[in-house]
Amino acid sequence: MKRSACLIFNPVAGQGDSEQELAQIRAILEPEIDLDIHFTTEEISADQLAHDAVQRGVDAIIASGGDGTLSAAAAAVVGSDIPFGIISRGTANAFATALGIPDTIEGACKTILQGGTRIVDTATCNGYPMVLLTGIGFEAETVEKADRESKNRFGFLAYIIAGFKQLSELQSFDVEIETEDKVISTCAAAVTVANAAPATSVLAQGPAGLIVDDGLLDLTIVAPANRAAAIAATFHLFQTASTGSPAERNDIGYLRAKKFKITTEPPQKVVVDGEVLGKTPVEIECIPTSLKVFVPLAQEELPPPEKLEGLPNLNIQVKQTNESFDS
Ligand SMILES: Nc1ncnc2c1ncn2[C@@H]1O[C@H](COP(=O)(O)OP(=O)(O)OP(=O)(O)O)[C@@H](O)[C@H]1O
Repeated sequence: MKRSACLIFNPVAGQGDSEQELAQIRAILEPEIDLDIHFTTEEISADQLAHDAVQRGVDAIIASGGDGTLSAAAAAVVGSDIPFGIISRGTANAFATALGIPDTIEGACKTILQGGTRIVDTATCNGYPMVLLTGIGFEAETVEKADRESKNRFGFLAYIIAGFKQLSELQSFDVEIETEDKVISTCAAAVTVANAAPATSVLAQGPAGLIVDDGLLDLTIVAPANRAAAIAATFHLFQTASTGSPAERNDIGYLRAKKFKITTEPPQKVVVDGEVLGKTPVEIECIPTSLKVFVPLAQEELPPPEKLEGLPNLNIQVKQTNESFDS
């Protein structure tokens, strides 16, 4: 029997010809899958369409658009056991890259046709769904600076240009990070908590090679003393991300936990999966094995390491084993 799926399609995502892109998707998928196609509009979000599809109990949900569309649809599918397919047509395509899914239409459609799935972790940040990462400080400012006009003109480069603009206004802040077993205080220019992150999300790359189904979140602290150190640290993270080896600078630290409580002084902007979502404090919690995604068949991964030594004004208090998280 032919498979069926709900396809949620953002007709204005990316810089391509969306009619042609939809025709290509249909040409590849429809011989094997009956597609029930729903378009997002300014009023009807991917989140709402995905939520309705979950309610109808469809066999599979496929989302096609930029990271905004994919994250919103994924958030509605979390916890449902309905397999989720990703066809990226955006600027950065962080979502697909982070999950190891091809970011071409052809590659993404073939991944869905193959039918291989993986159940990955997701998370919540202050109760809001998070599939990829939460950025505090530097990243939040960068996302705000990479506006629509700049993305249309420069594509992914818009984020890099915004990053350099932001570097010139580098501001450090005091941060306290509480996990199940530690309270860490230091100062930082950026704190990033990632469930999954593409190599291009450099500020999440302290440990490099994040694992999306280990039940844990990876936090990276970047604490450069000045602008030159910020550039060197960013470059180092670019390199470590691309080689998959952990960062080795005193101004970069990283650790893993199921749950983080993060407070900053002064309060910092927070970006969850690319959307600016208020300010610190935040509580971020992993929801293990909560999203079933179509992926190419996975390779075995080793757990990423932890490192905090060398961070400025570092203080680590080890909690009693029976001390509760909230006490
Ligand atoms: N039919 C539509 N007309 C106008 N805007 C739409 C429509 N459908 C969705 N949107 C808007 O598109 C935005 C999401 O865009 P999305 O992230 O998918 O693409 P993008 O911005 O091109 O990608 P990227 O984030 O990679 O740059 C949402 O703000 C949503 O409101």
